[in-house]
Amino acid sequence: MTEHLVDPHASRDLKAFIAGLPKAELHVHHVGSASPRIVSELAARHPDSRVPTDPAALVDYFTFTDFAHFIEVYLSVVDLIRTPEDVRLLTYEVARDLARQQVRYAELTITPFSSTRRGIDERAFMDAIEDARKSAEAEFGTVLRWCFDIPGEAGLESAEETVRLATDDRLRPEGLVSFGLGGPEVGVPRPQFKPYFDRAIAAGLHSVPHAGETTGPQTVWDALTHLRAERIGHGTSSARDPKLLAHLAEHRIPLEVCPTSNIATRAVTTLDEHPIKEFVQAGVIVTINSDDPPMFGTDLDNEYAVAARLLGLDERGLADLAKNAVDVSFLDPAGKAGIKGEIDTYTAAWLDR
Ligand SMILES: Nc1ncnc2c1ncn2[C@@H]1O[C@H](CCC(=O)c2cccc(C(=O)O)c2)[C@@H](O)[C@H]1O
Ligand SMILES: [Zn+2]
Repeated sequence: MTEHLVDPHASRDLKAFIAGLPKAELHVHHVGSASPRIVSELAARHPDSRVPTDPAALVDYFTFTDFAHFIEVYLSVVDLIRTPEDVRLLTYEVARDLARQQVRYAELTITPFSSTRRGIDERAFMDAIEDARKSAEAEFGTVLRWCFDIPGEAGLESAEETVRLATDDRLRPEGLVSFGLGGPEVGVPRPQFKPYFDRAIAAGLHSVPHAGETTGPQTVWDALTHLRAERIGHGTSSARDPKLLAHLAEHRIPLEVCPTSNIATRAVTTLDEHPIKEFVQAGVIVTINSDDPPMFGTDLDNEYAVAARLLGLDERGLADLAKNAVDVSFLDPAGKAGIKGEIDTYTAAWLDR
């Protein structure tokens, strides 16, 4: 793993606290969460792939020069997912990794277009992710829900396919709760996707597009006004527009912050320059997420350690961050109350020890 994984500034105790803290993760990608072991196993199955089969060589392979390079590497991993069994295995193993970090609930972003266009049967794809979701809940106790996202650079054809898969009652998976928009933002204006988000929202899905990751505040405004975003993926450039920060705070629209991702994709230069502190000072709700953890040499626990350092948090502050994510998730109220109760019980016991 790379230098990102261990945050040298986090005290040993806080890291121990984080490791046991029940968490929810709202911004984490399906393929992007494939562990080095899974990726190398799949690469070995497909010798034609340029993805290294050696986990150690993957570390260099997962070092990106810019966002476009990240997308290029990301798609080479997408190419490894070729059968419904690959999909099931990947999903189940991602759930195992989440459970290891005490993640009780996760909204996993899946890009079905990228798999169906590569020949995976759509019905078999849905069955594979649902099978893994039910197994993970039964065996790990981790509740998974799905966000289907449009790979924006693939254009309106991918938007049409994604919203069809998300709203056709014969295909739509039981675990689907939200609808997103990912991929490069440069040259991919958000307003064109309004008709597709309107259809997804009309079908009862929540809107959670990426915006402001590699482009300016206007992309976040567009996601809010045209796509009716309930949460914003990253929203990093919002810090450049005080009116936008005030709007996000006033209307309680959370930012799904992924600190190390922003460094690894060069969206932000250094962690110390990350705008998360400005978000909190402006009263914006922030949640902490890992985005594509193995590709960014991190995991959710490390992202909480990074947040503790950047925001100067103690155990209670970290527990509040974890409860933020539960509060703004799309889990049912009883499920939310259960996880928040676990967080409070754990934190109280930790502080009384
Ligand atoms: N930090 C991130 N920021 C943004 N997105 C992120 C991030 N992490 C992961 N993703 C995922 O990357 C994919 C990108 C896929 C893509 O761009 C593309 C372009 C052209 C064709 C095709 C295809 O499949 O034919 C796909 C998205 O689906 C998204 O879910
Ligand atoms: Zn993302």
